[in-house]
Amino acid sequence: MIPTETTTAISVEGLSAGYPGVLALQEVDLTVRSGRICALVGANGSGKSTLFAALLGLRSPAQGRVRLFGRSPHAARRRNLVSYVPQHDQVDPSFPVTVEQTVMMGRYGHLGFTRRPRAADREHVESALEQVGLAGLRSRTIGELSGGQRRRAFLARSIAQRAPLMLLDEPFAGVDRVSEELIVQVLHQLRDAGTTLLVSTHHLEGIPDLAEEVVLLHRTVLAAGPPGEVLTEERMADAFGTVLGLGAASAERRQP
Ligand SMILES: Nc1ncnc2c1ncn2[C@@H]1O[C@H](COP(=O)(O)OP(=O)(O)OP(=O)(O)O)[C@@H](O)[C@H]1O
Repeated sequence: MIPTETTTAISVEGLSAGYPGVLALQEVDLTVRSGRICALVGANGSGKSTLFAALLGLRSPAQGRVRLFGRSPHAARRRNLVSYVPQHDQVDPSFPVTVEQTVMMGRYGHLGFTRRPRAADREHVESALEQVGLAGLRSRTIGELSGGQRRRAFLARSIAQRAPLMLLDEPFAGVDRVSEELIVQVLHQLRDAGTTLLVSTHHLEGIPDLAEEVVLLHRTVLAAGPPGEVLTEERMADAFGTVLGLGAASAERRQP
C-alpha cells in the first residue's frame, strides 16, 4: 500500500492503556492524516511516551483500537510502515559503533537474509547522513558525538528506514538552537516528501513553525487542531495546571 495525502496514517479510537495500577491513557481518540506533522504536547506524565508505545504495539490497549495506515501496530511494523526515534536511545554510548553503522541499523528491516547492505541501502544511509549534516562525522563512534549530534544520528537512522510514518519522542530535548533549526528543516523535508510525523515536544514556542496540527494530551485528548486554535492560554492551563507564558506560540501572536 502506498500512503497518499488522503490516507489516515494514525487512527486511535477509545484507547485506554497503562501499567499495573496506572491508567496512563483513557479514552484517547486521535486521527492524523498522511503527509502531516502533528505535534504531541502534554505535561510530564501526561501519557505521551505511553501513546508512542501503544502506537508501536509495545503496550497493548486495555480498551480501544490503534490502526496505522489501517493496520494493527504489529502488522504496520512488519511492513516497515512506522519508525521511531526514542527520547533516550538504547545504544550504549561507549559501544564502539560508528555513526554510519548506527544509521545503517535503520536499513536492517530491508536487508535480505544475508544481512549484507546493497547499493540502495548505502545510498539511503548516505542521503540520511547528509540530510542531518553528519556526513563528515560518519566514522566517529557514537560515544564521540555531542548529545545534539547523537540525536541527529538517531534521527538519520530513522530517516534511512524510509517508513511513511515517523514517531519522534522529544527530538529537541537538549539540542542547541542551530541543531533545532536543522531538525525542523529536515522534518519539513520529510513531510514535503509525503512522510507523516508525530512529534512530542515540550518546546511550545517552536510548534507553530514546526507543525500543522497539535494534539494536547492529559491522559486523554484535551484538544486537537491547528496550533493557533489549540495553544491557547486556557487550554494550556488545563493541560499543565498553570498559566504558561506562551510567547510566540499564543494564538493572537500567530495572526498575520
Ligand atoms: N513503566 C511504568 N510503570 C508504571 N507507571 C508508568 C510507567 N511508565 C510510565 N508510567 C506512568 O504512566 C503515566 C504516563 O507516563 P508517560 O511516560 O507516558 O508520560 P509522558 O507524557 O511521556 O511524560 P514525560 O513528558 O515526562 O516524558 C505517568 O503517570 C507515569 O508515572
